[in-house]
Amino acid sequence: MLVGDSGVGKTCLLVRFKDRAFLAGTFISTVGIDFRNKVLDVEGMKVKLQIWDTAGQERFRSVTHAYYRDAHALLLLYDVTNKASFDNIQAWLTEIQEYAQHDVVLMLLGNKVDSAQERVVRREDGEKLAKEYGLPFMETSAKTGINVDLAFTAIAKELKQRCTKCPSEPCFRLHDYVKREGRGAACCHP
Ligand SMILES: Nc1nc2c(ncn2[C@@H]2O[C@H](COP(=O)(O)OP(=O)(O)OP(=O)(O)O)[C@@H](O)[C@H]2O)c(=O)[nH]1
Repeated sequence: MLVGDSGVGKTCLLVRFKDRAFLAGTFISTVGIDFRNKVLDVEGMKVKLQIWDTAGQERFRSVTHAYYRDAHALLLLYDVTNKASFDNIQAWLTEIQEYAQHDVVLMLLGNKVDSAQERVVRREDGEKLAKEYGLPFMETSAKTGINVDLAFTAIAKELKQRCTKCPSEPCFRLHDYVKREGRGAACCHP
């Protein structure tokens, strides 16, 4: 699940990863929540990521809260050209602590590094914050694609690793889901 302030580039990051394209120009804010699937080959295993793109706007917060609980991983974004989006990371972490699973895979991303002239958040500041909270950290650009595949692949690898330790989380949660929903979802462990 992609979270962070409105305008940090969550949708663009997902579009870059999924379609290798960049949505330049007009900014169309996400309404509520949306998702896209992408299958990755991780160390010989196919990992299907269902990636949820959330609206950063405050008025949709109650909608997105409902989705945290079932998220296996969260990519928390700020915009390196927007100091407020960086300052709000702490508030996002509080929200994550309140609504997400305690062991959710979490990564901090500073997006829009292509905009060097407009940068107001230094790389070191991002690194320091990530270190403070024990989070992996990367700087990305949905515009150029830098580190985008790397970030999603790192998440997929971590999820795969957890999964192969079945019946630990998140497979365990998947079993719960199958039980609850009665659908044809299967544990990824053979
Ligand atoms: N230069 C630059 N612009 C970007 C980048 N990523 C996104 N943008 C621009 O930032 C604006 C917002 O991008 P979105 O992806 O729609 O932002 P969002 O976080 O999904 O916003 P909400 O849906 O409101 O939560 C758009 O005008 C994008 O073109 C990037 O890596 N570099």
